[in-house]
Amino acid sequence: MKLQEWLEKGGAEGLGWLQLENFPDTGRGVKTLRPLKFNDVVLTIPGSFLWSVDAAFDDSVLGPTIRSVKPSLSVEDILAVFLLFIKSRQEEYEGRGAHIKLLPTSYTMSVFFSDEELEVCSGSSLYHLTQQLKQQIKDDYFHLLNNLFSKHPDLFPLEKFTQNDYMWALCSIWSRGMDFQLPDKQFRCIAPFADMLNHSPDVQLCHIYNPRSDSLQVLAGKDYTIGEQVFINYGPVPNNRLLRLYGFILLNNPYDSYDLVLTTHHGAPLYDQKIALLESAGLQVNATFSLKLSDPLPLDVLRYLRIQRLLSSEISTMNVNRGAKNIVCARNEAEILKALIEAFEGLLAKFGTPLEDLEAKISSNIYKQSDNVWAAAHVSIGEQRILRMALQKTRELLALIICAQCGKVDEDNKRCARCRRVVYCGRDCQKTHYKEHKFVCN
Ligand SMILES: C[S@@+](CC[C@H](N)C(=O)[O-])C[C@H]1O[C@@H](n2cnc3c(N)ncnc32)[C@H](O)[C@@H]1O
Repeated sequence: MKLQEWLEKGGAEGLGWLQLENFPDTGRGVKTLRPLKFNDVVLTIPGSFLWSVDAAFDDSVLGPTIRSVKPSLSVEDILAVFLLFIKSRQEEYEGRGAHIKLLPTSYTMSVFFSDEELEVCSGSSLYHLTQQLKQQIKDDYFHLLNNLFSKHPDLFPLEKFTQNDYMWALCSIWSRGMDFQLPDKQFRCIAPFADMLNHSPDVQLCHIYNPRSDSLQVLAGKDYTIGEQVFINYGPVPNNRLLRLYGFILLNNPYDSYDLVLTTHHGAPLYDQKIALLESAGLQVNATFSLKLSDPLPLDVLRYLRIQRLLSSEISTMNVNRGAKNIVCARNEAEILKALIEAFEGLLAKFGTPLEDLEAKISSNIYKQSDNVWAAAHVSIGEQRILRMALQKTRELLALIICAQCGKVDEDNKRCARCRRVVYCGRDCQKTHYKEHKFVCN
């Protein structure tokens, strides 16, 4: 049975106007055979077709076994086992089997990169997270092997449940899974045929799950003409995440970002008071901040550090300083900006291949388009650009706090009246510095 036939028989709508096709830039995707207006319903897939935890539990053969595993399996592992289980018995599950037959047989996520390919982006979050992920996959597979597969060889013949099979299933879930926040739970599923839709950041978010009708719907995220590829928007996914979880990158990805992790050590002075202040400012003690091209130095990073670096005499001022949205004092501000500069310089120094080298290799086609190294290079370029912008912005802010000539930090430092981009502690410093400053002062 063909996938479309199975879905239509069970009440799926919209398939008659949609067709699978190979597109040069994105690979296989879905084209429309009719014009679509923004927000038209393109596709409806009834809930009974979805790959979900409930569907796995409802399977009369698989369900009782995976439900009885203690401690319970993660959502990802249940879905992975479900996919592999149906893959191992395709003849018995005609419909789901037809879907499995259409899934890619191999993937290009960064966990499949060789060490040499990955080395191109060393220093990036992708490099670090990919190494972690490889280890995590190994650990999770052995956990499944010991707690499930080896205990039920009749259900899980080991030759069809290898670590490579498990990786294939995980990559299918990462790249095809859809996540929805329902009133009572987080819901993750793979929707047959809707999972053939490729990603474009240029269309509106347009896939929804309706718990009342228990169906997944895809709406048109923009107007389409006949024959055009229909896209959905996977969300604001930066290239480092795209390559890790979907196996591709977007050129000039508008969602590119760098995740800056800030944390405060238990032994830090005034720890309890600072934690309370962070919480009342809506910030977590172990916080991840997304540095973006559009906002390379978010105010929340400064707010976090302002609170972290407070002296005991300054703590009370925090109650009037709207959760550290404003400068606490020149000392505090200079300290946090200097710390940030050091951190950004340190992060940039960790990149094995500097931005300019990567750009040169891409423009001279040393890295061939769409190769793994080419994709890894783009991720590294994206992250280095953002970090450099963050560094530049931090230096600009520091220049408004410390005297450009002598480095004195003082509340009374005055800005250069002409460019207003540097400050001086007095006339003498301003005069001395003018020899250098005149070239940049506008
Ligand atoms: C949900 S599936 C979409 C269907 C998939 N192309 C297929 O043939 O099965 C997601 C995968 O499609 C590919 N993909 C999606 N959007 C893409 C894009 N804009 N450019 C390149 N590949 C894309 C990636 O391989 C991604 O992991």
